[in-house]
Amino acid sequence: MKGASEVLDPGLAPEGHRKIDWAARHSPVLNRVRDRYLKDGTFEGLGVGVALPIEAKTAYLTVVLAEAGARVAVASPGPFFVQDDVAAALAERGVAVYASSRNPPEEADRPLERVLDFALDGREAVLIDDRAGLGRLAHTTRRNLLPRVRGASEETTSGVAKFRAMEAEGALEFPAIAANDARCKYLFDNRYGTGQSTLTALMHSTNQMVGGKRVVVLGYGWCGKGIARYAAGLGARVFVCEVDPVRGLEAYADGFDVLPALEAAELGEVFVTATGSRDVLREEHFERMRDGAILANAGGVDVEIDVAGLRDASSEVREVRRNVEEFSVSGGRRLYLVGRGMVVNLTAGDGHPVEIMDLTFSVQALCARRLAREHRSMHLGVHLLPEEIDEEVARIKLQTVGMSVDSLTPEQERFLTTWRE
Ligand SMILES: NC(=O)c1ccc[n+]([C@@H]2O[C@H](COP(=O)([O-])OP(=O)(O)OC[C@H]3O[C@@H](n4cnc5c(N)ncnc54)[C@H](O)[C@@H]3O)[C@@H](O)[C@H]2O)c1
Ligand SMILES: N[C@@H](CCSC[C@H]1O[C@@H](n2cnc3c(=O)[nH]cnc32)[C@H](O)[C@@H]1O)C(=O)O
Repeated sequence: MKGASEVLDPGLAPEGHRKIDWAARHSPVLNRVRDRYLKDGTFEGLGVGVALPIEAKTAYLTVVLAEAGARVAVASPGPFFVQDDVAAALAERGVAVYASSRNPPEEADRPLERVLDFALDGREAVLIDDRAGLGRLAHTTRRNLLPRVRGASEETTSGVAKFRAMEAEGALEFPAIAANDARCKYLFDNRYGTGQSTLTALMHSTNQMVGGKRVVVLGYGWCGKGIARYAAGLGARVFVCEVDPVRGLEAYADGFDVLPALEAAELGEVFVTATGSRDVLREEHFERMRDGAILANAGGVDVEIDVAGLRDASSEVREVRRNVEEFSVSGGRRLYLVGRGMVVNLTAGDGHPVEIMDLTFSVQALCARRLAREHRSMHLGVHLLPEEIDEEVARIKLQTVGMSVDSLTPEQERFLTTWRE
């Protein structure tokens, strides 16, 4: 939607179109979901407000929703997650885009407010959210639009936690679906998507080898498991830091050494945080790190590594390669931060593989459809995607790769659900 959009340079559109076409070509699940479920008029004239990193797979999701009849507006949760060529192309494909990589980071709410203004302009809308950014603004600076929000579907682990916090306070005024908590999301996106794309971003940004390196993974949730697995697969010696003893035990059973972060700080050569928490790597860790240590964050918040503290502790900071900053710290040591301490696979990479986002965005499209159709019967809280919808996405994906699963026989069903036998 050219007139409504605000992008950096419309002239970049041709390259953006090529990227979106590639994503479309490799999104068989979303294409089947579109053909099977999205053409039933649910989205006709409905607003859809989207906050997601602006790259080709996101773009394709919004195009599919626009083609289903929705009035779609999209912005990025921040300027570091914007590919300007994709934003320019998207604006030519019937979507209102408020995204530029040059937008001031401290004004990140403004484009999100524009999304709400556009999507809810005289109509009802559903939201597809990232870290509850649109949800927060709909409850604060855009409260006037709140009654027209049918609900929000949340993409990230961190955002689901925020919607749950709103629910616990009794502050949530529309139903939310934890899209992140669908099995077809976190089992693949958080684990394999983050695993592959984090390692890709590190290798591409540093041009260094992974094999033989001592890689410390902080947080052994779904993302941490994926990162550890991909690093180990490339030959790294993997160490895990956790605060949950069960998750720590899982890492041990998976074959990794588990130890406190202060000890790991002394031996690691590469550190990757994936906790969703703050200050996981901070001054006391930086002080112990070896010269040349590489630091990156794959978690969904940008304070997992205390970058401000690292900056304060440094006599000099300079960019030594694209997306790699060198911090000169005490003892003549140099620490290297990849991707500014933000989600490294997006700030220093192309995000998750297209097949992964095909699954995630199929889940998102079906969450949005459910909110659009069922919002009146849903309580003002956080909901899970019904199991049968999750299973349908998996079934479609298996079909696209020529595979399938069995069904229980009636005897097996009975055996599993009765206790007298
Ligand atoms: N990079 C990506 O593309 C991507 C993809 C999905 C999710 N995420 C984000 O990554 C983060 C993690 O997501 P997840 O799904 O793995 O969550 P999760 O809840 O499954 O795992 C987080 C783990 O971190 C551990 N942890 C918390 N604080 C810690 C600390 N101080 N030290 C060590 N471990 C600690 C927790 O015990 C838990 O096991 C979230 O912020 C999420 O939004 C990023
Ligand atoms: N935008 C957040 C960080 C989001 S973290 C992670 C989320 O990004 C999503 N993600 C990862 N790769 C891609 C991609 O290529 N396109 C769109 N979303 C992605 C992924 O599903 C995950 O839940 C911030 O403000 O810091």
